Amino acid sequence: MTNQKNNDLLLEVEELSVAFRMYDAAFEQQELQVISDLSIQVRRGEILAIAGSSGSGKSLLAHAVLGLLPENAIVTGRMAYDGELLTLERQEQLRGSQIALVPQSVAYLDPLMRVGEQVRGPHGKASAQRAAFERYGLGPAVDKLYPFQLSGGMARRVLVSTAVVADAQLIIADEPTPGLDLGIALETLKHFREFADQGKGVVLITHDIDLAFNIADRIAVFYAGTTVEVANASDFSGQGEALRHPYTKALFHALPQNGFHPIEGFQPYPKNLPPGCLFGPRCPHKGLQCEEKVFMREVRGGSVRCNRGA
Ligand SMILES: Nc1ncnc2c1ncn2[C@@H]1O[C@H](COP(=O)(O)OP(=O)(O)OP(=O)(O)O)[C@@H](O)[C@H]1O
Ligand code: NI
Repeated sequence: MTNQKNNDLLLEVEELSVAFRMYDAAFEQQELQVISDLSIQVRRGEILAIAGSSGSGKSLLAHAVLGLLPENAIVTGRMAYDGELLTLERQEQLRGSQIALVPQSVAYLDPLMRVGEQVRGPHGKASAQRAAFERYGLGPAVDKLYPFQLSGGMARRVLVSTAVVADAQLIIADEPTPGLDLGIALETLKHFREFADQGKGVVLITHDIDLAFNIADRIAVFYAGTTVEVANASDFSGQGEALRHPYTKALFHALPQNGFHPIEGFQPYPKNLPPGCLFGPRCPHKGLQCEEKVFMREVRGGSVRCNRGA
């Protein structure tokens, strides 16, 4: 991270690690490493997708940026928003105004507040709220409902509206489309695209790599709590020859349109991380040097955490 303000960069996350302080059955304190040396950047005007399987740390990254991690989290590394260090105090100021979260779970809505009021926010943006609800097919009657009265798809549309109404510079959308019908899902993604085209930033978290490379500008691929590759969306084409990491290539080849070749093995659990390369145990190219820590490096306009020539 430089001291000079780079106006293009909206969000910088550098070498972020997160561990949870836990107690095991014998009341021994343990540290569970859930994010390791993770770095991403979000530029103005782009959608950065974060793709990775369940448990790869996608939601935790969102919560870390917003300062929403639980008390037992030990966080190291650096994060900056618009060139300024993200301290807890700064996160509190930015949350819901400059940075908006579309949470993965509806549990983030206040159960005791009518949804119209919640989406209007503390500054009572009534016309913006109505416009957003209309855009997402939520009639006027929805304003007066409580969260428990919403169906899954409606609740998700309410969550997306919250981020839109906040008029934030950065939207972090955590799996915003599951449960939406196709029309509304496409409308939501179109809205994110417009948002980015206005010079704002969007982080689109998804386990769906197909969705990621169809809508985003760049894709950060997460594995076991870290980035293994940051690629341009256009790298996901042909036989995947432009991709840099064996895991990203494997994800690409596992898509139905690319032959449905499955990946052998499992992502390691935070309790049982292998030394060195976290993908090592599943990697067909694993060598001795992969037992040591592997750093991200720049390769052909993207970056990769792999020792091979890539
Ligand atoms: N409060 C917590 N205490 C302990 N472990 C946690 C906690 N929250 C998350 N984890 C663990 O951290 C890892 C990453 O979780 P995270 O929710 O970020 O995954 P994700 O990539 O968002 O997955 P999904 O696609 O299922 O939403 C998982 O192994 C999860 O079990
Ligand atoms: Ni998640």
